Amino acid sequence: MREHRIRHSWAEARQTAFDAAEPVPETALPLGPDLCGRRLAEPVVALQDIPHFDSAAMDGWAVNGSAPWIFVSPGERLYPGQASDILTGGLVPPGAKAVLRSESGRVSADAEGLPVLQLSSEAKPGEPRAGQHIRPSGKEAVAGEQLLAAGTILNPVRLALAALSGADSLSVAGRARVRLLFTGDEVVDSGIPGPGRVRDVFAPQLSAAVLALGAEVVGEARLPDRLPETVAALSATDAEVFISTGGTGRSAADQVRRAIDELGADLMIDGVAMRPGGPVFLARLPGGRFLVGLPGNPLAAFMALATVAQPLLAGLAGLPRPAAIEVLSGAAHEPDPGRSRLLPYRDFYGLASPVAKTESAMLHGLAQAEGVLVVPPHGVKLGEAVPAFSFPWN
Ligand SMILES: Nc1nc2c(c(=O)[nH]1)N[C@H]1C(S)=C(S)[C@@H](COP(=O)(O)OP(=O)(O)OC[C@H]3O[C@@H](n4cnc5c(N)ncnc54)[C@H](O)[C@@H]3O)O[C@H]1N2
Ligand code: MOO
Repeated sequence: MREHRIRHSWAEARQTAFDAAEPVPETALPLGPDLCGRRLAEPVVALQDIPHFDSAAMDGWAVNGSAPWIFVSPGERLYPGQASDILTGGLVPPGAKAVLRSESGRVSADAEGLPVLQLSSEAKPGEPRAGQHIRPSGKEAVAGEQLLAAGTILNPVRLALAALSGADSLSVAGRARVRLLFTGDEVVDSGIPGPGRVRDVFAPQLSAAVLALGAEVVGEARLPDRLPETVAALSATDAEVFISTGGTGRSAADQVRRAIDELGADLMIDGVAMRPGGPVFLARLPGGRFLVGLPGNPLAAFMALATVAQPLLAGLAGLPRPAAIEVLSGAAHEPDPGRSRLLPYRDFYGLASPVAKTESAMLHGLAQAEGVLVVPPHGVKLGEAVPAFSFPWN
């Protein structure tokens, strides 16, 4: 392993992680609910007129001319004085001038006992008007017309429209495939842990967080604190990114850094000058795959996720670099030379006020927060503008 040991600043780390990523190529996927949230790489156009045939908007009769009408078989050409049965959505036969809805007509028998259609007492004056209750073909779109532009984020309505277009698959922007690796022999995944054990806070949510950050999880595994298993897990080739939790330190139990050495990976970010989350790293593994090492402390892990994983995943998805916002500080913060402090805050009357319970191993504060202040090493005065970020779920 090359020993860079350059601790990036918070802003440099975000830029470095973003710049490291080449967008994953676009891909054509079958039309289905899995595409919800994906970004169109190519426009969706109508493959034929929508609707593609003249259809009835009401149950009743297709008619030509004015009452009374005699009946012909459904689908046959209609001449003046003729009608045929039709249902909502049904194909309007040639020669039909209007659809008379069932409430406006009444079928009786003529002198020879043959059925004849008359206007009922419910018919409005002038009914049926020419074209009434006929949905003409091409009314919504003509063949070749763009229905959804490239770049549109797919949602249930847009997926429905894509189906209406006649498409069976859609071309969507690529996104990173991610494997999650959870370390820590002390971690239990259910129930109330005993002393020395901790309840896992990552497996219940990290794949949802990754999805919200524009990537998809293709596998997750719990790793024992042992080198061979860690190296083997990092050898999978079906993901662009691994995200590990815990084991970023250099203790005897921490195997992730040793695995990076063993695999000959390039450590691109080896710690960030921030607290919490400082031990986060970004490595490039052989074959161009990435490993983001999140610290095991829960709040530290979320801060590391926002600082390194979010820009990396955005870059791989071809999205812009996640923007930092500016908020006005609701408190003064003393200098802390050499590192930024990431402080979860809530807005109180236009001022960003740090919340309580935001130590590295805590989560309560972050769960109440609207965003996170990035207090620079030289500190902040009350009311001063300060960079901040929020998560997509805030
Ligand atoms: N001698 C030093 N010790 C530590 C340093 C240091 O610089 N020198 N840095 C501290 C900082 S800062 C952080 S952050 C943590 C980073 O720890 P690791 O990434 O090595 O993670 P672990 O040691 O495995 O665990 C730390 C902590 O997190 C808990 N944890 C781990 N996984 C989970 C999980 N899935 N769910 C809930 N909690 C988890 C674990 O039990 C530990 O309590 O290191 C400091 N130490
Ligand atoms: O990054 Mo550590 O978060 O300070 O405990």
